[in-house]
Amino acid sequence: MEELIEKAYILIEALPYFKDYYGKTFVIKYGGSIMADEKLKKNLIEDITLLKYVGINPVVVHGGGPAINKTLDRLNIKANFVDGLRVTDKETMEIVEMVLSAQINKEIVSLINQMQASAVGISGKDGNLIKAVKKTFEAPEKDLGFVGEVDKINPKIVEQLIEDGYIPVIAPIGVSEKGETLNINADSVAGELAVALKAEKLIYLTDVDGIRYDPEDEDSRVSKLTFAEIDEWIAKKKIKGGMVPKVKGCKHAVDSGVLRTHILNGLVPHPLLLEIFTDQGVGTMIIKE
Ligand SMILES: Nc1ncnc2c1ncn2[C@@H]1O[C@H](COP(=O)(O)OP(=O)(O)O)[C@@H](O)[C@H]1O
Ligand SMILES: CC(=O)N[C@@H](CCC(=O)OP(=O)(O)O)C(=O)O
Repeated sequence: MEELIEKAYILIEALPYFKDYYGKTFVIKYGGSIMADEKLKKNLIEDITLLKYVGINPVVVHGGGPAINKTLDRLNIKANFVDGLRVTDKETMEIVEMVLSAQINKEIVSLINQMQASAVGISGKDGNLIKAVKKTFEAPEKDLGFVGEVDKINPKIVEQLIEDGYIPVIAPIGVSEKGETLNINADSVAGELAVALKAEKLIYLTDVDGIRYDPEDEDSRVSKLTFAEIDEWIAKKKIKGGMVPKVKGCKHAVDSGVLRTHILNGLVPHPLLLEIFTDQGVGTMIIKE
């Protein structure tokens, strides 16, 4: 009996959060680095479905860098990166789009649908969701090809899906003015989308427990980080690689009215529930000051 009552207390602890977040939009970036483990994937899909059933509107933006690398490798095409962004020639772009839009996106959609929620998978091409511009570089050797950055988000399609009760699942692909398909870093898309949707929260799920003072030291996670600290840590290379677009996405979102932004470990079970519905919170929260 005691154990049962304990369960009731756990639910009651979550009550203020259920109330505060009812009807609010949360943008969740699902990183490619945490997609390998099937059990964790299932846990995460359960979390997202639970959010929907308690009245929150989750919007999923997914990555898939490792899966793209795997397919390129199978085709004997070398993956190249400059400053963490994939050099994307025409052939690579076709593979990126295939893996992100056809493979990963639809897998997430079908897992959510198996949980008796309804997900719809789209890319930035659908409903003109992501207008992008080709990234330009000062030096020709840094030309990344079909890599884009978000120029404008037209969130109508996503808002409509939310209104109709669906969980939107978004692949980070945009279209240029000229109609070119562009490969965009998924972290940047998540940040821009959170702003455009006026989301309550932006959450990055990745393969570390949050931001660390020393990326190699597991015990150096900080629970909060300010804008000034972010700038300093990037300059000193304490924040580097794939973490840079995440903290930049958080900064941009907070600056534009998103109330809370978090970086969480997607390699532990149920990180979303722990962060959203418990008093302790996990990971790192980005705050202005
Ligand atoms: N200060 C830092 N704290 C934690 N991780 C960091 C830091 N700086 C860089 N990183 C790196 O960022 C990685 C997460 O980014 P990334 O590999 O792009 O993952 P994802 O596929 O989830 O977007 C971590 O595995 C870690 O190696
Ligand atoms: C331009 C660029 O680098 N795009 C990324 C898009 C996928 C992504 O961002 O995936 P993760 O979140 O798993 O890293 C790529 O091609 O890998």
